[in-house]
This record gives sequence, C-alpha cells and structure tokens, in this order.
Amino acid sequence: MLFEPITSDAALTLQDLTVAIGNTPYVQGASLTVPKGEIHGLLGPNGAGKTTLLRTLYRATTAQAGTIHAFGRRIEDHSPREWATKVGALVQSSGLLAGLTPRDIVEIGLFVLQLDRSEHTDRRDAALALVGLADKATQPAGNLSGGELQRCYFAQLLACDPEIYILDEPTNHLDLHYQLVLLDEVKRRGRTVLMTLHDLSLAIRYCDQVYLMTQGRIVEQGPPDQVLTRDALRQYYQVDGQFQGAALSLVGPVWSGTGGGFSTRN
Ligand SMILES: Nc1ncnc2c1ncn2[C@@H]1O[C@H](COP(=O)(O)OP(=O)(O)OP(=O)(O)O)[C@@H](O)[C@H]1O
Repeated sequence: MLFEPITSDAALTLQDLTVAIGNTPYVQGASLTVPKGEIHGLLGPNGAGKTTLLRTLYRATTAQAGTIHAFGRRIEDHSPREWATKVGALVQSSGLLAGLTPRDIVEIGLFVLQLDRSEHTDRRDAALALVGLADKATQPAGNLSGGELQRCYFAQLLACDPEIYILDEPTNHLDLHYQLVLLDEVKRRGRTVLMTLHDLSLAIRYCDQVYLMTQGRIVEQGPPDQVLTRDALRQYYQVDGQFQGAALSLVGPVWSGTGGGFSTRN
C-alpha cells in the first residue's frame, strides 16, 4: 500500500493500523492524517471500532500492526511523559472519584506538566471557571451530575491544553449550551483534534474532515457534508434521513440488513 509521506505539518498520522483484542481485530488497516490545527471526526455506528482506535493514541492499547506518528515522530520514540504532554485525551470513563474534588481532578492532569505554582493555579482555576464549575471546585466529585462530571474532565484537558486533543464522545451528558461552549473553545484554541461523535450535526458544524468507520474499517472520508449523504446514513447508520445544511431531517430507522458495527440489529 502506498502512503502519503509523513511530514511534520501532519500533526497526527496513522498508517495501516490494526488493533486486536484477543485474536479478533476490531480495527483493521486504518490510515488517516490530521494536519496541524484541523478538527477531524471519527464517525460510525456502535461497535465500529472508533474507541478502540482512539485508545491506541492515548496508549491504553497497543496496535498489532501499523504506525502512529505525531509531528513526524513515532509514538514509540516518545517517553510516556513526553507523549502525555503532547497528546491529551477526554475518554468515556466513570473513573474512581472517591475523595476527589473537581480541583483535584484538574490538578492530577496538570501534574505531568510540572508547571510553576502560579501557572498551575491559574490554569486550574481558569479551566474550572470555563466549564462552569468554579463554585463546585472543592465539593466531592462523586456528587456531580453526569454532565458536570464530563465538564470536570473537560476542564482537566483544557487546563493541560495539549497540542493534540483526542476526544471520545466529548458531548456525552452535556446540555446544548455546554456542547457548543466547549467545542467552540476547543476550536478557538486551534489545536489538532481527532474526536468520535454520534451527533452528526456537531460533526458538520465542527469537523474539517470526517472518517466513517464500520466493522473496524474506515470506509469513507472527506468533508462532512460530502460523506454524510442520504445513502451513507442509510447504509452505515440504518436510518432514512438527510442533512439540510447542519440540520438533520430524520424520517426513521431502516430495518433491512445488519448493523454496521459488530453486532446485528435484526
Ligand atoms: N476489552 C474488550 N474485549 C472484547 N471486546 C471488546 C473489548 N473492547 C472492545 N471490544 C469490542 O470491540 C468492538 C469495537 O468497540 P469500540 O468501543 O471500539 O466501538 P465504538 O465504535 O467506539 O462503539 P460506540 O459507538 O458504541 O462507542 C465492539 O464490538 C466491542 O464489543
């Protein structure tokens, strides 16, 4: 297979990545390039392999084949600390919150950067204010609502402000206001982003490019309005609907065939 050359303009490059759990490959031959400062979306039905792919980027999983480069350097050539300062992730996780406050959670993220005390405090407080948690900063995180907790993890990432943001369903639990506030903030910062999204209207609104994944493979890629056609929605998401601008007009589910993920819907 011929690949595009890896340049340092490409913030993130995955080439022919295969990730297996046990003997089953859940990501197969995935290649993508995110240029510096662009926002790319990884889309597709449940079980398509999106999270499994992202997990290799924050080093929770190791790929069996293929390569990952950030700014032209292989992932293996970075120390875990170096990678953690370059690549930050917002993941789908309940976490262990016993005894922690939102302030602690943000500080745990900042620890790896080893900032001087005043910058550490400034970044922590600014991030908690940005996500609207300044008044709950010292309360038990275990008492936060689902959306507040997601905002808390967002604050951790925004405080660290890595060069590359890996976001797994970043709008999970967020109300409409915070969906827009936080994704606007990510876009405003001009960082490089690879994120999974089930909300396709948000993909149209924020993504420069999207990849449609199904059964572990990237099957379509391009600007979101060109990828998310009526045919693609029917084939990969099993819905009848179409976009008018960023608005999705849905008719209903389509029941024929199997799901695009690893489980069937019949
Ligand atoms: N630890 C594991 N053991 C066994 N199978 C797993 C494991 N982790 C993931 N899988 C399987 O890998 C497949 C891909 O899962 P993944 O979480 O990557 O999908 P996804 O595209 O992110 O889905 P969703 O949109 O539902 O979040 C699924 O079929 C899932 O059951």
